[in-house]
Amino acid sequence: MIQSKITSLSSKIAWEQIRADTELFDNFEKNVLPAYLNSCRWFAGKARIQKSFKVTTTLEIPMKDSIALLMIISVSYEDGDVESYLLPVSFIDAGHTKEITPKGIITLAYINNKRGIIVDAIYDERFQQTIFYHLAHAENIAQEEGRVDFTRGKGFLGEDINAPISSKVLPVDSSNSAIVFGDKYFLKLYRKLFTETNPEVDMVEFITEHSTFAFIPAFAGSLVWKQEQMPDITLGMMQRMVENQADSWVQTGEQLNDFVEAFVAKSFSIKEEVFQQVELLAQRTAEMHLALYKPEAEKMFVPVPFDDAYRKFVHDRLTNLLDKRYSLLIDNYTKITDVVTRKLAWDFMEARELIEEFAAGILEKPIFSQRIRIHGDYHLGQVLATQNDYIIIDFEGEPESSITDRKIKHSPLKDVAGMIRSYHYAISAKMFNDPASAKLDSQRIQTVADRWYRLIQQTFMDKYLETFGNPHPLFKNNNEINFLMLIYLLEKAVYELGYEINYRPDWVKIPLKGIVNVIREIEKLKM
Ligand SMILES: Nc1ncnc2c1ncn2[C@@H]1O[C@H](COP(=O)(O)OP(=O)(O)O)[C@@H](O)[C@H]1O
Ligand SMILES: O=P(O)(O)O[C@H]1O[C@H](CO)[C@@H](O[C@H]2O[C@H](CO)[C@@H](O)[C@H](O)[C@H]2O)[C@H](O)[C@H]1O
Repeated sequence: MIQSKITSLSSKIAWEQIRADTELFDNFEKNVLPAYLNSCRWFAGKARIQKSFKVTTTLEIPMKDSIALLMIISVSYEDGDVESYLLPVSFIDAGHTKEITPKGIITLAYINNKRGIIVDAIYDERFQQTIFYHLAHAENIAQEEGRVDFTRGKGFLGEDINAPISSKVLPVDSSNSAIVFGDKYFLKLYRKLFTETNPEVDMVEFITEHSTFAFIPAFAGSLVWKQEQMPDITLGMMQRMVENQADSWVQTGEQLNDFVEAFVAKSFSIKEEVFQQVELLAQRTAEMHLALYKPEAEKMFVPVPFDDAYRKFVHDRLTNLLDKRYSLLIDNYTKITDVVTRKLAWDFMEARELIEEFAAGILEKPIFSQRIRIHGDYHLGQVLATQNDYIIIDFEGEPESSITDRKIKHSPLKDVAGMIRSYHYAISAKMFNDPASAKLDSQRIQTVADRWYRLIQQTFMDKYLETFGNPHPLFKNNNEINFLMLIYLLEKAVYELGYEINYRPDWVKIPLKGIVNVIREIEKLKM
């Protein structure tokens, strides 16, 4: 890993003209950026061999008495891959550095005889206010190349255009950064950038502007770097801020505490309220898909058939994923000490031929259901639980997929499978990791966990399909529904197996059990 050698920069040039100081930039790239980026939660390249960090673009954002620079940093890796990250920076002179959180400090600096710090500008209140002002006024800022375009969406209230508003960085560490304005607006600044419109903006804008579905935070604006003859680069998106208790993963976990307690006392009890909440989430999920199903929409959103290109895409993805996961599992097999997990791993390995034969079905089976744009990374953690309802967030798509792949249309059953897998995770994590159930017989725990999961799965599926009414062009018949659910459940669980081996080895059993559940279903189909 590249290490920082200095933590201070100096320049004889004023901050407003700092772009002219090539020596300072050189120093910044070599000696400051590597250490700083590696300290950031949102930088995804920490585990890779990094070759170089280059500031490829600096967009100027004038602020009160100063400027901020939106830097686009290109990170090159040993394997030849290159990624781009957004780092907004500003200079704060020594007298005003108190409010900046230590993790926002990039380096000390001595600029044009002024001592101070260069910071991640999201922590600089002047920057926060400037960005809000431009979003509120839907203004553009001309750049040497192109312009930064600020747009305002339906979710922006007219009364806020000139009103003063407080601003702060939301203290959640995730893949992007968020600034909240007056508890009314949530601005996500994307860190990893793509030379294409971020799918989240397409999705949130489409749902807000073309439907009455109210269970996503309404689109309130975006900031985009636009250049002639070049694809747009989305830098950020603003939505309405949602008051919420927790996400649904936390909510489900809390409900499961009661379930585990009852189980320990030798009773099987799921409260009626839990079924009602699962039904409500299923209904909101179906309504989200109905909002995305618009036969009259333009190309980006119009429903399309299961054509050969898509069938091949699904098949290639699944078989590539299987190849990678089988090798990963073999490499890590000896690290699995739990007997039950080992047995599940064996069941998966022995079923390779059966799985591949089943996966090939996607290439030739008659499928008349249609495909649409979907959420793409749907799980309990992507749903905020409000007082009595649910709000769906984070439409960026699956982090492992390319931006082009994230815009591919799928059967909405792929989202349904994501949520069903998530319920399986919730019960498994609770039953197998909870100290209360740890003392009990593991076979019994498995049986009870399976029963909970089947009941919840059935409740979700019934309510989801009922909301569409039968038949619907997205779901032609039960055969197609059952087949596609198995394909998507398999794909998701195989994907998760890699995620858990890499990040949470103690949880490997959960996706393995998910895979084996699908294998058992495939076996039944063959009987
Ligand atoms: N509109 C919103 N209102 C309130 N909180 C939100 C909103 N959108 C996201 N959040 C909070 O921010 C967290 C991160 O949001 P998410 O969209 O998942 O970002 P990331 O792309 O960084 O993963 C969520 O888990 C949630 O707690
Ligand atoms: O960070 P993301 O939300 O984009 O998704 C990644 O991390 C998730 C874990 O936080 C992981 O989700 C898996 O674990 C969840 C419980 O922690 C569970 O609800 C999901 O169903 C399960 O897939 C996700 O796979 C990964 O891409």
